[in-house]
Amino acid sequence: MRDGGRIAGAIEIVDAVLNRHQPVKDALRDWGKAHRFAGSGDRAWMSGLVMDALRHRASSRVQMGQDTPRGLVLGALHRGWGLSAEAIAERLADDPHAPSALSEAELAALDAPSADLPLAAQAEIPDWLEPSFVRAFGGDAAAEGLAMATRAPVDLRVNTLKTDPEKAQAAVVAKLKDAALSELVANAIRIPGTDPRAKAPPADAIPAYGKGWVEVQDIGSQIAALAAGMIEGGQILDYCAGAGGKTLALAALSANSGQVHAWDYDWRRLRAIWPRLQRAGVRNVQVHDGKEDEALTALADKMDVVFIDAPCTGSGTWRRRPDSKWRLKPEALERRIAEQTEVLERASRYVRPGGRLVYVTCSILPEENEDRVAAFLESAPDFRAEPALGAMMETGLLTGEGEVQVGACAGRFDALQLTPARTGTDGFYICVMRRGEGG
Ligand SMILES: C[S@@+](CC[C@H](N)C(=O)[O-])C[C@H]1O[C@@H](n2cnc3c(N)ncnc32)[C@H](O)[C@@H]1O
Repeated sequence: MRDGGRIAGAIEIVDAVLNRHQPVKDALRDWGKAHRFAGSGDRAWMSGLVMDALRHRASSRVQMGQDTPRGLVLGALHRGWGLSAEAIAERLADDPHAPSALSEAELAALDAPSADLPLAAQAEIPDWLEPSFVRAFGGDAAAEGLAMATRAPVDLRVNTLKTDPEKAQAAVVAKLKDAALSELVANAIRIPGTDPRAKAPPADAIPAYGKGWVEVQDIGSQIAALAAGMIEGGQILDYCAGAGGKTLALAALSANSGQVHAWDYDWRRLRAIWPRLQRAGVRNVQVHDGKEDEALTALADKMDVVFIDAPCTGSGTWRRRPDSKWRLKPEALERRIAEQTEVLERASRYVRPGGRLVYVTCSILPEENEDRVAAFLESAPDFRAEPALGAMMETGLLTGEGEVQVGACAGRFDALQLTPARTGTDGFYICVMRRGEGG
């Protein structure tokens, strides 16, 4: 395919996402099925363009003066991929499968000097979230939002139950040559974000993945798991275990000793956990897939650490799922807040006196983070916040640079707010609380 036809395809896919509310993955797959002549290189190119059109929607609609799939794709080619109006016009003229030629108005919009954008457009976020962003980041709101509109790298966690970082890195590099050990965490590997036009590195297809030496996990998520602290031999409850990403990291942290209890209120979400536990060689996880009262009663007041990977808006993962940025509505945020309030209250019952409660979201919105912690601490006077960085340092897995960068993310309650701009990771909020000995 030539670029004109690919641009036409990208416009159709953005239309399916925004106007027919299809998830990006499904829209890309359906388009591929209906256009079998498109090769994998074509599909990767279009996928990159679709994702960038969604990432840069807010600024493109100001620049292009339209919020149409066509306007967003043209905006992404210009603002994201650096093509001039002439270069875009050439690609459209060059291919009978291309969309119609640029209109006078589009040419003028593309040629206009970069508009003086309102803050929400500079930050590439929906208007209604601007106050939350300003609350979270003050004068850095635009830069933080913009960093969330970039392409994310692929990160791997070395599974120390099966191998060590050097051996794993050598095995990964043999297949993915750019892979390098993380500067922040001792057992993390990063495969840098590649050209948006290229295919994402197939990390889950390499032999090291098949052997359970590595897991695909954002480094922010890996850092969040470290907040459980030194847990070897301990009793841990992963209260929102879902597909088990954190469970696996906690099992590795505990070196297969003690016990990690994995539970999720929606047992269907635990489906993926079984093969993952097996592949990773985990032996100390007990999955509880019953109703809470039946499954967890015996654990009340007994856990050394209760880990809450709370249901949230996922605003910290917009680099990977830019469509969710536009699907998020105030009502959904309200629902997540209600769930978070409930989860904190319920999960805290399992912490033993003197034990730890770790509250994590993959969100950057203060409403889901420090506001929830503030409300919880007010309702539960036997808990107090303690520095999340301190708990992480117990594991010995943060590097010197990791300690500096992660430590710089500390805020109210000594909790940490990681972001793409600050730590080059997804956005994660991590708060550690301790239950009083007499509590
Ligand atoms: C962020 S996901 C967990 C991801 C998982 N820990 C991982 O690393 O793969 C949040 C989970 O919380 C669960 N959840 C939502 N509301 C809940 C509630 N009221 N009580 C317990 N779990 C809940 C959801 O089913 C979902 O699996």
